[in-house]
Amino acid sequence: MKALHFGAGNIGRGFIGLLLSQSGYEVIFSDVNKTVVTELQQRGEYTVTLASAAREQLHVTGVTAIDGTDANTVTSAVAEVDLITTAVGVNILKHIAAGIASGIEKRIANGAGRLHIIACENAIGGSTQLKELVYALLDDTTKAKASEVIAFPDAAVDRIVPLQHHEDPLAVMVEPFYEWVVDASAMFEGYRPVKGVHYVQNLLPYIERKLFTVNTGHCAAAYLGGLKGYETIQQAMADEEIVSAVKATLKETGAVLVARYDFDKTEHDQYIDKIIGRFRNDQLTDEVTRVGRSPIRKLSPNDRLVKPAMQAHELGMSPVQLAKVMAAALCFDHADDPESAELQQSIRDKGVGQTIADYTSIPEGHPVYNLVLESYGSIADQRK
Ligand SMILES: NC(=O)C1=CN([C@@H]2O[C@H](COP(=O)(O)OP(=O)(O)OC[C@H]3O[C@@H](n4cnc5c(N)ncnc54)[C@H](O)[C@@H]3O)[C@@H](O)[C@H]2O)C=CC1
Ligand SMILES: O=P(O)(O)OC[C@H]1O[C@](O)(CO)[C@@H](O)[C@@H]1O
Repeated sequence: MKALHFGAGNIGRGFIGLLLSQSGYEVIFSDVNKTVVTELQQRGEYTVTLASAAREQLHVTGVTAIDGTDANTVTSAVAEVDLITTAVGVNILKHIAAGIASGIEKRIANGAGRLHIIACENAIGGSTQLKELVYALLDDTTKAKASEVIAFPDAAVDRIVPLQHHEDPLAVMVEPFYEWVVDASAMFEGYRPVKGVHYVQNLLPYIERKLFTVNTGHCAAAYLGGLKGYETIQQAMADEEIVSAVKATLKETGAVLVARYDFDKTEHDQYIDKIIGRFRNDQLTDEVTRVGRSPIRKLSPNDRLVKPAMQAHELGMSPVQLAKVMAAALCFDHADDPESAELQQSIRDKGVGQTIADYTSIPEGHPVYNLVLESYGSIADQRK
C-alpha cells in the first residue's frame, strides 16, 4: 500500500508520515525543498524524537520522496497511490491542486481504484477547499467520474511541532501528544483505517474544539507574548499574566463551544488545562514567530479568532479577550513574515479601523469591531 503525502515539513515528517508508515504504508513525500527530497530519496528513513524527559526515538522507514516541482512525476504518483494526504499550509493547497487534478484524470483513464485525499491543515474544511481547487481544473465528465471514486474527507490534526534546528535535515522533534480526527461520513465504505486516526461521523465539533482551543490559545500566547517582547512560547507561558490572559481567552471560546455542542463544561475545562500544559512543555522551544505566523490567515473570518468571537457575540456574549488577542495580532510586526508586513503596511496606509474591516470582514461599527479597535487603542497608549 502506498501513500503520497504532500509536504515533508514538520507535520509531514513528524506526524502524518510517521502514522502512515506505522500503519504499513510505503510513504512517498512530495516536496519542493530539494535538500529534504534528496535526503529522503537517498536514506529512505528518518528519526522522530518525542519531546519528553525520556526522549524516545521512533525510526520511520520505507519512505521516499519526489520533487514537487516536477509535474509529470507528481501526476504519476497521484495516479498510482492508495491514499493521499497533505500538510503544506492551507494557502499552498492551490499550488498542489494541478498535480492532483492531472493525476485524477490519469487514474480515471487507467480505471484505478477508489482514493481518499485528506488535507491535514489547520483549517475548517481543508479537504473540501482542496476539492474545490482540484475540481475547478477538471471538465464536467471527469468531475462526474471523480465524484464516484475520489473522496475528500475533512480532518483535524493536532500535534505541536516547532521549527527544527538539527544538523540532520530530516530529524524532527515533536510533542508526545497527537490527535488526528477524520470525517468518516465522507469516506467510501470499507476504507482501510490508519492506526491512531479517530474516525467520526460529525467532524465539526472536533475541528472547532481543536481550532478554537489549541490554536486560539497558542496564538494568544504568541501575540500577547510578542507584545511583551518574549521570543518563545515557553518564555511567554512562564509569565503568569500571559497564562491568565490565555486562560481567559479560552474561557470565552470554551463558553461558545459548550453552548454550541453541549460539551460537558468540566470536561472542557480539563481539556483547556491539558492544552495549557502542552504549551508549557519545556522540552520544546517554540518560537513566537512560528506560532503567530501568517496573521492575515489567523485574522480571517473563518479562523481561530474572528469565528469564535462572532459566535460569542451571536450567543449574547462579549468577546473582550478575543478582541484583545486580535488587537495584539494587528501589532505582530515581523518583516520576514509576508502577511505581517502586508498588515503593517495596511495599518500605515489605511489606518487600523479600515484594516480591521478589510482583513477580519467584521463590519465597521459592529460591537466586536469596536472591541478590537478599543483594544488596539489601549495597546497603542501603553506603548507611548
Ligand atoms: N507544526 C505544527 O505544529 C502543526 C502544523 N499544522 C498544519 O500543518 C501544515 C504544515 O505545517 P508545518 O509542517 O508546520 O509547515 P512546514 O513549513 O514545516 O511544512 C510545509 C512543507 O510543505 C512544503 N511545500 C511547500 N509548497 C509545496 C508544494 N507546492 N508541494 C509540496 N510541498 C510543498 C514545504 O517545503 C515544507 O516542507 C499547516 O497547514 C499547519 O497549519 C497542523 C498542526 C500542527
Ligand atoms: O500552523 P498555523 O496554523 O500557522 O498555526 C500554528 C499552530 O499549529 C500548531 O503547531 C498545532 O496546531 C499550533 O502550535 C499552532 O497553534
